[in-house]
Amino acid sequence: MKTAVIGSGSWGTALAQTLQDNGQDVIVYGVDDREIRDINENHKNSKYFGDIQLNPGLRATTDINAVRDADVVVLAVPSIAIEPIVREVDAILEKPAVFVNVAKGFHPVTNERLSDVIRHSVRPEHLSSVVSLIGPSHAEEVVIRQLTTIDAVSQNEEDAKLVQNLFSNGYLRIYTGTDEVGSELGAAIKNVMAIASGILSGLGYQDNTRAALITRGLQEMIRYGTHFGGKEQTFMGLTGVGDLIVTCTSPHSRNFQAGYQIGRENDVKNFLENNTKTVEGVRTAKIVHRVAQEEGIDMPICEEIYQILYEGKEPSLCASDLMVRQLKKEFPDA
Ligand SMILES: NC(=O)C1=CN([C@@H]2O[C@H](COP(=O)(O)OP(=O)(O)OC[C@H]3O[C@@H](n4cnc5c(N)ncnc54)[C@H](OP(=O)(O)O)[C@@H]3O)[C@@H](O)[C@H]2O)C=CC1
Ligand SMILES: O=C(CO)COP(=O)(O)O
Repeated sequence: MKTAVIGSGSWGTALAQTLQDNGQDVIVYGVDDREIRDINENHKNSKYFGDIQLNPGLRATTDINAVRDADVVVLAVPSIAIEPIVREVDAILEKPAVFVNVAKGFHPVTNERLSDVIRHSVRPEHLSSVVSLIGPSHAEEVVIRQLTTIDAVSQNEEDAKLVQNLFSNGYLRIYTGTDEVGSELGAAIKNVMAIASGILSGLGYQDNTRAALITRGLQEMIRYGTHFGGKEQTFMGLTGVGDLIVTCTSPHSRNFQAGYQIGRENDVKNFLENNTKTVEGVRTAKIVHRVAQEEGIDMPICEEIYQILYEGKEPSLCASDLMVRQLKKEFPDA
């Protein structure tokens, strides 16, 4: 069984190394020649992981034709690139493949969940099924083989198990699930909460505030996810509260880092003008804002993050406005 990992960034590299560790036939496809040579010649991906040595057997290429005969295609590119890369892969595939999505976000124009994007972009004769492999997992820790648990979620239970078997080992434990809606919505919206958590830290707020954010943020994720048919129980698992905790509390999280900078500077301008990293929560905040308004879903934290990112609202004002808002809601006469 051959697996092609599309994307030689941090998560693609860490997941491909896991497959290599497992003795699987795996190739990484990437667009950055320096990254590819670094993996093949130095057994490193210095841009993301500094001096960390990768499994020396891991191979990478800039030739998309390497994907032609893959049985499993892992999509490890930002959500904005999912549709174009899936169409490129579809054009050259020789047989049906299991598409594994690991990105956390939505289609930038249609707002679709990424499993739907894949289903709508691959011709039926090239698509066995779609599996989302998501959960609390910073690439920086998986690449050094820290103990990690994530979910393989699919409408096709058999292929979720196939992905579970491919990736599972002594440091990566994979659970399977079928609630695609709840899992993907949780994993996407937690990025907005991680930006919020970073902002609060940057503003100087500490543990009490972060606990409040995580708890109330989870409620928003549940409200949004169940509105679209996700199961409440899913949000108590790895793709919900698990992923929310890891990104809201970890300095590895680029969403948290983005928020931290915005909070420290009490302004968003500098971040928006200079950021070059993958910060999925920025676009997700805009999509959640629009959809929540259309559908009448109460998302106060997401709304304040939208106001900061897109309407120039001062971050410190958002934090205090949220507190007053909650008081008014709980005690209307106060
Ligand atoms: N990093 C992590 O710990 C985790 C990330 N994720 C999710 O995985 C997704 C990918 O993130 P991550 O790996 O961190 O991002 P990175 O920014 O680390 O890497 C993204 C990679 O995708 C490449 N890329 C972009 N567009 C294309 C394209 N059209 N074809 C091929 N390659 C492309 C980039 O190349 P270039 O730099 O040349 O543009 C880069 O190598 C995100 O949705 C993220 O939320 C999920 C769990 C953990
Ligand atoms: O999703 C992640 C960990 O589960 C990675 O988070 P960041 O994209 O914020 O780095």
